[in-house]
Amino acid sequence: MGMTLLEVRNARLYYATTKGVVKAVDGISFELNEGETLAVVGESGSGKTTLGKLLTRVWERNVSVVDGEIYLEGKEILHIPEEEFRREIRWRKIAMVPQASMNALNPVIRIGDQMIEPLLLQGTSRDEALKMAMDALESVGLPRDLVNRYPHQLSGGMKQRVIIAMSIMAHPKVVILDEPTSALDVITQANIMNLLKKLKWEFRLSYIFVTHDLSLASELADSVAIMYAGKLVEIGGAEDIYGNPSHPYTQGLISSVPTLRVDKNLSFIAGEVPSLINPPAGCRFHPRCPFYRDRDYLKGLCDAKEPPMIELEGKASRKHLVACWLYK
Ligand SMILES: Nc1ncnc2c1ncn2[C@@H]1O[C@H](COP(=O)(O)OP(=O)(O)OP(=O)(O)O)[C@@H](O)[C@H]1O
Repeated sequence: MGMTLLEVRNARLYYATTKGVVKAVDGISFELNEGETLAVVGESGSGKTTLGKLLTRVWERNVSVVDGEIYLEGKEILHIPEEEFRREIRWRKIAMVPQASMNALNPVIRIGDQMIEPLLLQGTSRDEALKMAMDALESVGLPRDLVNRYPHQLSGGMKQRVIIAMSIMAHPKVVILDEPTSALDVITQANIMNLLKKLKWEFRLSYIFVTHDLSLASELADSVAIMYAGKLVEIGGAEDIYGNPSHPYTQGLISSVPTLRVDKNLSFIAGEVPSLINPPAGCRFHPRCPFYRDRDYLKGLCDAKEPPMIELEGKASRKHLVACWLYK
């Protein structure tokens, strides 16, 4: 695996709401290596999309706290001026396929015009930008003259290819894919996954693949990061996370994955993701944790002190880290 491309240190993003401050990403650290696909997995509301927003610096007006450091090839990019980020980083180094973005294409504006807009904003000429758009369409298996068509003429799968083409057209290093196949039928979903694999090799991309679906993640991921209630609870090489899931939340997620081959009862994790306005003290998962419930020595610990990241022995080249008092 390649060198460290992206390093996220203690990143936070909070939203101000009338009910209080939502700590959607609350002190997350991880690294992404060159050529790696890191899947970020968690239930709805765990902060996965917010993490993508932090990395691309695209966020709503009600964001109240942005903190931590993000290094891209050794250069800090979370705190550089917006103008510099727009000119040099967004699309050119880090691009994103936002959740449900294919539905955000304007049906009455030509595909080409929508694709080139971010490039024009960065100062690329119209001719150059159109060429980049057509090259990208070709790379995702669409005809070059699609630039002249309108989104309402395309199927869902084709629209998603257009969005993916947009993300790679300026040859970024990192692409953040937020649920890139949700809302597509299973066949189209499989085609898109194959396309993502092909593009990864062709353009030597690194992916951050955001999904709630552990089995989908397994198709693409070299490494997996598990998010729970704004925190990272476990991260490691895919073989360690799937072969030796260590955080009780990860274990619950894995045993909730339905399988066609084994006839077993689905084991669900009781309860739901807590409010991120007043999250539980200590480990945020403790109110749902079967070990906390059953083992007396964990009382007064998991509900009081935040667990540190503990390194486990793993098989993969990436460190296997878990934030859980069971391992201390
Ligand atoms: N602009 C906003 N203002 C206030 N709260 C927000 C805002 N955007 C997201 N949130 C809240 O932040 C938390 C994390 O949301 P986020 O969308 O990052 O989670 P997620 O894991 O991506 O979930 P999903 O898979 O449903 O998109 C949720 O509680 C959500 O309601």
